[in-house]
Amino acid sequence: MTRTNTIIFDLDGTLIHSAPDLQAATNHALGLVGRPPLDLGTVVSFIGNGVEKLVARALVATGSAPPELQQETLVHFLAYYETHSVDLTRPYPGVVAFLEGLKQRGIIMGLCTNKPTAPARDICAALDLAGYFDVILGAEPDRAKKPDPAPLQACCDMLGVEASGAVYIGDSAVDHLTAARAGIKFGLFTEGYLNTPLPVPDPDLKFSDWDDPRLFAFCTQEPTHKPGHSPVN
Ligand SMILES: O=C(O)COP(=O)(O)O
Ligand SMILES: [Mg+2]
Repeated sequence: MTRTNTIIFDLDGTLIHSAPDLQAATNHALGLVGRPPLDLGTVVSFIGNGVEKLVARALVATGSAPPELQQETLVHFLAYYETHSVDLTRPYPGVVAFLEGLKQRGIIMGLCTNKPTAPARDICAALDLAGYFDVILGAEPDRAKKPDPAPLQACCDMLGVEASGAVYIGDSAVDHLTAARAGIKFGLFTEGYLNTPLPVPDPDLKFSDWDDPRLFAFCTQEPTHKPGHSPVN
């Protein structure tokens, strides 16, 4: 069996519940351009394709979204988010222990997110997650975003691994499609921000709990049963 030794993670809605701070930044920016605030569920439904799309969708939901207004609102959003990205944002329960378990097995880990690089790095540092990742790859103006496979491929290149030997863990149809296009196995965290139907075929694994032993087995290629015991089915 080929041993998988590289796991790449999505950030928003996968490792961290970041929507409340994204909502606050969105509503701050909307307020500055004379628009009403949006509730959390609506903002969650706009997450997944990067902050530009989040802002554009927020403007469409509250009126029109001409390009100059999108740019102005994005500037307001990013200025606020720069200093308010971890007011409410926290890792999901079990995430830190899970990352620690993989680290102790010497598994290489990377992060590939559509969030811009600067806040992605700031959040990982503030929440003590940065040390787990050899590469933190965020959105950059000159690089296509997920679901284009380019960022995930770039992450594999930076980690020095073949896509076929890696696993991507994410929360969205965008992530699933990205992994499929990059030829990377995919595990879906079902408690994040899954806003659109999943493409077929199904993810290699779906999980709702970071303590799920199937997830650890999926990432380590270790059996879920204890040595000396037969696995049930
Ligand atoms: O910025 C977004 O829209 C989503 O970010 P993610 O790729 O970490 O889920
Ligand atoms: Mg996500």
